[in-house]
Amino acid sequence: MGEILTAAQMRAKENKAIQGGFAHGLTLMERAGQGVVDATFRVIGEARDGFMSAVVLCGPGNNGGDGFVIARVLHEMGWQVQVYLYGDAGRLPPDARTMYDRWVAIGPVSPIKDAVSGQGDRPVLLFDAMFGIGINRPIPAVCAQAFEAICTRATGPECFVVAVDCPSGMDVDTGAVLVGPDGANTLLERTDLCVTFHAPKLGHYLTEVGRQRPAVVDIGLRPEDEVVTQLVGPCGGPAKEWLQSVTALGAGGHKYDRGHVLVLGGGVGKGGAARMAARSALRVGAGLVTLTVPPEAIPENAAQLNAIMLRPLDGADALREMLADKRLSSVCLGPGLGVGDRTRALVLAALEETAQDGRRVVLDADALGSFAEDPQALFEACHAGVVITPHEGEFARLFPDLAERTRHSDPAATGLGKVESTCRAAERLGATVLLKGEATVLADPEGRSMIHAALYDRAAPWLGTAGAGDVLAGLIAGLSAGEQARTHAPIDLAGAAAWLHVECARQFGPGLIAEDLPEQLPAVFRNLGF
Ligand SMILES: NC(=O)C1=CN([C@@H]2O[C@H](COP(=O)(O)OP(=O)(O)OC[C@H]3O[C@@H](n4cnc5c(N)ncnc54)[C@H](OP(=O)(O)O)[C@@H]3O)[C@@H](O)[C@H]2O)[C@@H](O)CC1
Ligand SMILES: Nc1ncnc2c1ncn2[C@@H]1O[C@H](COP(=O)(O)OP(=O)(O)O)[C@@H](O)[C@H]1O
Ligand SMILES: [K+]
Repeated sequence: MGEILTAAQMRAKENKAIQGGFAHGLTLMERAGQGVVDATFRVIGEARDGFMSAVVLCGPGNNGGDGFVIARVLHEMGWQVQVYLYGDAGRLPPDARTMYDRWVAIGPVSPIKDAVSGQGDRPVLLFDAMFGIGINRPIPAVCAQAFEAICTRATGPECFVVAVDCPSGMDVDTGAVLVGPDGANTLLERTDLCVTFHAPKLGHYLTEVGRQRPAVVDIGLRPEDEVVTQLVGPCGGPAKEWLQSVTALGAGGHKYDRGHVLVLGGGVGKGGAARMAARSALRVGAGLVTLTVPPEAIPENAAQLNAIMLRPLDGADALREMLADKRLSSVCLGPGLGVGDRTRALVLAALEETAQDGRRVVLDADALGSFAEDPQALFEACHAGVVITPHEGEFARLFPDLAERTRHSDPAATGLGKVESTCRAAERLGATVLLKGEATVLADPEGRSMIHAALYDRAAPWLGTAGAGDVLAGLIAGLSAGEQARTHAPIDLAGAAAWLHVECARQFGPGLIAEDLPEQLPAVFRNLGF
């Protein structure tokens, strides 16, 4: 997994490099500007014949400094470059000012308002170097207007838009775009390529910022082992090795080595969700799976199940007795279980019985919904082996204060993004939280956090289908059951499950329904080489 940074973490790295004396700010900026140009040509190929015109929009901070470097590099390559500046050159920070001076020795700089008229030909390349990680309020209307006017100039070829570090106006910690009251910000939608420095920032994987993954330029900062957010997926090696290191996938052994998952199911006519969770747990590698349901739901389930075992369950006391068998190594509660007192009692019993012995528990759907009135009871009962898998609505019912602060589109006013709110929730719960969505965010009480983004080349919008969440809960429970799971933090197993979940959806393709997900696992494993 690769690291992803907040703006503050990136600043700290830059400051450490500069103050530690192993990099000069100007050197970093030169590498940044050169890196943006290199990354751009890697994507668009060589210059389009006859049209070698670029516009660079520069802002009042160091992002603008990168813009002046870009202008100079392109000029040296023979491009015609127009540069517009928002703000006063006399007030640029020192490194950006130096880069400004180096550019004005070559070509002019116009005030940004001059670009608003829409006069002139559309350039082949447009660089947005107005605001980077230093944005702290919605961008000035004139900046958004100039950008839009250049993109929509009447004549010229299609323009390729490159965002330097991030589309201007994006809060890189939250992925939210800060839009002023007096204008729509179209920068995000129009951006073709985002080029960032050293490592992606959280927002790059919470929101799509371009038509492909952001390019990352190495500007020569040292990697450090401080705690940062990780991007779920293989890093630097094949997915097979990563999954083998995190899970028991591909390992042989006795079925009991691969663990026994207990899935609790709902009453008559409500059993589909738990059956899908159970099947997913079995397919992902659990040695055995037992589904336990109210006695009256036994006939319905018996008619549906073969490899999955079935047991009747009266209530919380019966569950305690069942869990006295320690071979039941992970438990999944929630899908189709029903919201109410019975489910609350079952959840509390499962948490109590597993609290001391490190067994893993996955709580989803109704297991969470049953605590909407009294989340504190759930927080007190949770332990370090628990993973909860809320969608945004379930998250909001358990953590209304955090959700309220995340919903605002202006994070400058509220300060909480999806990653930070998930981290706070995990801390409050003392357990791992997986907050579902197109960008799935995971956090654990040790302070670790991850993003799994079904974006860019991993987009799978057809995964948003009824029951997909039940499958994910089963996958986590299945991966958490084996002997090997005890040596892995729940967050690593949940992250691997989220990756497999999306991988199944992508390999199946559109038309997917939730039942297809576990059935796709054998092909996913085969393709991985297991
Ligand atoms: N440090 C390094 O060595 C390297 C840095 N690098 C580059 O630097 C970028 C970060 O630079 P940065 O910190 O100067 O922030 P940046 O995003 O340019 O904006 C800050 C300026 O904007 C202003 N401002 C903010 N919001 C505003 C608004 N809505 N409307 C109007 N003004 C607003 C704010 O002014 P103030 O808030 O003080 O009024 C300030 O003047 C980073 O993204 C990367 O591209 C790379 O070269 C690698 C090496
Ligand atoms: N646009 C999307 N792209 C990728 N995955 C998505 C998208 N929308 C939803 N998902 C995933 O689909 C699942 C939906 O789960 P959930 O909301 O619990 O639905 P259900 O209760 O129907 O199972 C989650 O794993 C979520 O991450
Ligand atoms: K920018």
